[in-house]
Amino acid sequence: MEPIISLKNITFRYQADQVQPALQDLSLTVNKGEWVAIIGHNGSGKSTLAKTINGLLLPETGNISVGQLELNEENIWTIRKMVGMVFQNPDNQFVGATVEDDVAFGMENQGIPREEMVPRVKEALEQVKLTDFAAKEPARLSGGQKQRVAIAGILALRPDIIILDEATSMLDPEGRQEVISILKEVKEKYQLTVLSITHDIDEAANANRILVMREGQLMDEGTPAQIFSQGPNLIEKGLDLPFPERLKQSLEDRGVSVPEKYLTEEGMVDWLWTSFLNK
Ligand SMILES: Nc1ncnc2c1ncn2[C@@H]1O[C@H](COP(=O)(O)OP(=O)(O)OP(=O)(O)O)[C@@H](O)[C@H]1O
Repeated sequence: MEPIISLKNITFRYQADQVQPALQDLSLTVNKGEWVAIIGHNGSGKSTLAKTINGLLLPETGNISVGQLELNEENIWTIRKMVGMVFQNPDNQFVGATVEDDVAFGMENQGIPREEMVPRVKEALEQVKLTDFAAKEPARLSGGQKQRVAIAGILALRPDIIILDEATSMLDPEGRQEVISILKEVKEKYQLTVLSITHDIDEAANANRILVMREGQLMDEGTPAQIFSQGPNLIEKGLDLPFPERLKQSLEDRGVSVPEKYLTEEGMVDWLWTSFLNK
C-alpha cells in the first residue's frame, strides 16, 4: 500500500492561548485509492484536519505529506491541485451563472486552455449524470444535484484526492444517495482517494476504513463492520446506529437472541429469513 496522505504529530490551535488545541499531536496515514471516513462529535477537529491537508490551515508542529510532497509554502499550490474539497452547504459553492460555467471555473483559475476545458466540462458532467443540465442556472437544481456539480468541478481539475466535509449532511435521503453513488463510480473510474467527514452511516459504510476523532486526536479506527458493531457506543462517537444494529437491539430487548457479529442489511434479511420465516 502506498501512502498518499501522511500526517505526523500535527498540533493546531486557532488562537495561541487556546488550551485545548483543535488538533493535538495527531498522526495518520491514508493510502492511495482508499476511502476513509472520519467521524466524531462536533468540535472534535474533523474540519480542521481537512483544512490542514491542503494547507488552508498551517499546523504549529508536525509534518504533512501529500503524494511525494511535504507540505510547505513552496509546494502548497501543487498540493492544492492534488486535493479537491467539497463543503457542506451546496449553495455556498457556486460562482458560475450556469452549471457548465461553474464546472469550468476552477480550470479558468488554473489557466487551462479553452480547447482543453470544453471536453473536460463535458466529461465531468457526464460523469455526475448532469449533461442535460449544462446550460441551467445552478440555483434551479436540487441539493444533491448542486453537490454533483461541485464534484464535477473538482473532477475537471483531475485531482488525486477528494475531501468531502459533511458534503451530504444538508441533503435529503435521495440527494445523499445520489451523491454517494456518484462518488463510488468516480472513485473507481479515476482511482481517487476519498476522505469523507460525515455523521451519516451510509456514507461511512462505503469507506474502507473509519477513523474516529475526539478532542483533536484519533480515538479509534477500524473497518465499517468493526466500528458499526460497537452498537450504542457509536452514537457517542458521532454516528447514528445502522438500521440492522437498531433492529438487533429491539429484538434483544424483546428476548430474541441475535447474532453478535455485525450484519449488513442484506445479512440481516438473510438471518431473519433463515431464523424465523422458514420455521
Ligand atoms: N475559526 C475558528 N476559530 C476558533 N476556533 C475554531 C474555529 N473553527 C473551529 N474552532 C474550534 O476548533 C475545534 C475543532 O473544530 P472543527 O470545526 O475542526 O471540529 P469538527 O469536528 O469539524 O466539528 P463540526 O462537526 O461541528 O464541523 C473546536 O473546538 C472548534 O470550536
